[in-house]
Formats: sequence, structure tokens, C-alpha cells
Amino acid sequence: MNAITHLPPEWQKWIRENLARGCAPQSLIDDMVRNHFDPVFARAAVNGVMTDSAPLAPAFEALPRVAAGYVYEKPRLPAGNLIRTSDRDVRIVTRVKHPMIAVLDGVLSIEECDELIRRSADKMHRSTTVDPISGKHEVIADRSSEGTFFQINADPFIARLDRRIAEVMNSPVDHGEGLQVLHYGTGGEYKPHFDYFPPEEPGSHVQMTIGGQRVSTMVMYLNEVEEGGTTIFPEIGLEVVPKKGSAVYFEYTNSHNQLDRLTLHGGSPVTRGEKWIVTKWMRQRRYGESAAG
Ligand SMILES: O=C(O)CCC(=O)C(=O)O
Ligand SMILES: [Fe+2]
Repeated sequence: MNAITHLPPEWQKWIRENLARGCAPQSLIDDMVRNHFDPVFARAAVNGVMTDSAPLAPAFEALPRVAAGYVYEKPRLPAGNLIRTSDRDVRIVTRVKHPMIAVLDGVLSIEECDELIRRSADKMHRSTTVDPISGKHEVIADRSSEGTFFQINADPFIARLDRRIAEVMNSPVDHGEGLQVLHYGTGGEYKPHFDYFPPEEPGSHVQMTIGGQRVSTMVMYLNEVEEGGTTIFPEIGLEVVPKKGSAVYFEYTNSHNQLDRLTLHGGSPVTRGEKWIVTKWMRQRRYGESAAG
């Protein structure tokens, strides 16, 4: 008999009720495994329900500030104060261990930021997000921004950025999704979310058929935001202020396919001015086609 890798509604209710009664998350995972659930899936399902129902679960409050069961491995991000890429030195300003987050300076030059904005401005359309049920890209209300994609290695300018970014993220270029530029006007925000595909959502499986799970993200800031528009990590109370050419990097999938829910993050409302970012998501394996590299 194959291990169960979907979450029937009655099990979802069972997890929620037992968390609310104060049961230890690990005991629920153990019970699920005894009932033929896949162990990695069971952990992700319990984590997922905990995240959804944070206010009602005393067990959640009692958890240590390290994600339940998530094993932190050696970061993919290179060690040291400086990352020397093939064409630029990138400086590490701040590191957080749990979850693994880093703030990086000088990932892009001022000219590259301006060029990305210039190229994006004319091909903007309303941002889409992966619908949890269908796995399709849909326009959703949680994200009041506009965006556009650049295929991997689309041209020499983009290829140069893809290569440098892959070196910083210490992943092969072809594990990356195409760069996504986002523009937020005044009032624009991106509500807290996970960049990984939650395994308990059916649409995630569609997303993961090519390239597998996302493992890491780098959000690069293309302009100075007058007020607001910070990248927030509500689980740990961290707020990163946009600075032109700098970036926030974070990792959330380990070699056991565990997902770090402490990487919950969002873009706080832009209260004055506008905000431009470009985001790179890395997958576990090769993602789609790559013209070079
Ligand atoms: O706007 C931000 O600071 C966050 C963007 C983000 O979460 C993403 O692009 O996945
Ligand atoms: Fe995100």
C-alpha cells in the first residue's frame, strides 16, 4: 500500500481540533504515520494547519521559535562577508539563522535597476498568483501590484543577471524561474504568504511537476521607497527596508523536503511613493528550458 499524500477534510479537522486541545504537533505526525500517511507529508500537513489556525492553537504558542521539526542544514548561501560572483562583489549586511535569511548589498548596480524598470514599464500587466485549488495563475486580491516576467537568459542583459543571481543563491541557473519584476503603487502591498507550494494544497502538485519545490527566494529592490513597502517576516518580527540594488534572500526547503514556515513574509503597504522589485525563485531541479548557461 502506498503512503497517503493527500489530506482528507476529516483529517484536517482532526489536526485542527487536536492542536486546539494542546496536543504536541509531533504526536499528531506520529499518529498520522501510524495511519499510513507519508512522514514528510504528515509533517507538512500539520505545519500547514498550524499556520492557518495560529490564533486557536495553544500548542502553536508553546512551540519553540524554531519551526516544528524543520531541520536547518548548511545554508546554500555562501559563507563569509563578501560573495565574489563572476562580475560583481556582493556584500552580506545581515544574516538570520532560523529561518535562514540574509540581507545583501550591491546585488544589482544602479544602472541595472533603472534598466529593469525601463524594460518592464511597457509590458506590465496585473500580477497573478498560483491558485491553491487549480494550480493555475490567477489575478488575486491579496497582491495589489503589477508584474512581468523575463525568460531565463532571454537576452545578454538578462542572462548576465541570471548568472550572477544564481551564483549568489548558489544554485544552477536552470533551477531558477524567470526573473519577475513587480511594481507597487502607493497603497500597494503583498499580504504575508509562503513562496513554497504548500503540499496540502492540490494546486501545488501541478506547480511542482516541473522543477519540484521552490527552495529559496531573492527579492531585489530596484528603487528607494519613500515610505512603507518593507519586506516583512511576521513570525520573527523582521522588517527589511528597500534600498536600490540591495536584496533580501531566504531559504525554506531542506534536503528532506521539509518546509520552513518561519519564512512567512510579505510586502507591507507602500504609504508614500512607489516600489519596484525583481524576484528570483529557485527550484529543487531544472525548471523549464534554458537557452544558454
Ligand atoms: O514585495 C516584497 O517585499 C515581497 C515580495 C515577495 O514576497 C515575492 O516576490 O515573493
Ligand atoms: Fe514572496
